[in-house]
Amino acid sequence: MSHAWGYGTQDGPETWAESFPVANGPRQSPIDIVPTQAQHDPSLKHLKLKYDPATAKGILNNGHSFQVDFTDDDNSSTLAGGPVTGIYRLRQFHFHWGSSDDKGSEHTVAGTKFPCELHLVHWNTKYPNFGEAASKPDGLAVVGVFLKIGSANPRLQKVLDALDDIRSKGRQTTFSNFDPKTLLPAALDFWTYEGSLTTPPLLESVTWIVLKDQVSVSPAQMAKFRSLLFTSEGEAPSCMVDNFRPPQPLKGRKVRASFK
Ligand SMILES: NS(=O)(=O)c1ccc2oc(=S)[nH]c2c1
Ligand SMILES: [Zn+2]
Repeated sequence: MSHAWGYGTQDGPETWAESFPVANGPRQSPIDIVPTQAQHDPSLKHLKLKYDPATAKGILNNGHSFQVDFTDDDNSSTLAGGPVTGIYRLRQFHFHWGSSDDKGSEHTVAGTKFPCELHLVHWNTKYPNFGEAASKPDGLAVVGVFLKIGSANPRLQKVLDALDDIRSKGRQTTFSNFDPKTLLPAALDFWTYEGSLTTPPLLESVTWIVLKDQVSVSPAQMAKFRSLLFTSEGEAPSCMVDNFRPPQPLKGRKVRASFK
């Protein structure tokens, strides 16, 4: 039976535990990151991100967000170093955003919400594929990047220009020759902790790597995100906004910092 979940009052984060009891588990995401509580870990390595633009495949409105998918049948686009052991392959990236600029991110920083958060999703190549990896405690590594309101970000534009073709749930189109590294800030300082998917099935398989530095997004660019629909063609249209889960209990977890 497909589990219909969403971000509304009837199907939103407060209801997810009914179908996905792990929602109340010990390592749920997102969390509020409190910098003064994070311990600098000098043993953390630099993040090693190697992305081949040729692996970009398509862009899809999945009814919860939109995602850019990558071919992941070899190690052309990978993450290594940082808090992880081994090589993780890039699978997709997607965003979470608000209906207004005062909310939208999933992680928060000392209670501060950002208007948008980018997630780059990678899976551990010690497992045969994404689906297998997603069920293992060390299966996934997601890089989170906060977007803050400022000048228009030219690096976002190719992604935002594609949204006109995927306005409704289920729409997809080709999306090629794109390097997601262009979406990242110059410095790759990060916080890291052990967590979960932030959407159902909420699997506790994610090593989170949340970058300290943000990238800009303009109000007009935010309006493009908000032009998407949660709904399929032919349904009463519902704007795709506020597709974020609020911070979850830390339950004793430690957040480490790669920087002083
Ligand atoms: N929002 S997120 O935690 O990065 C994330 C990443 C990958 C996912 O695959 C499914 S299914 N749900 C997911 C949520
Ligand atoms: Zn996400």
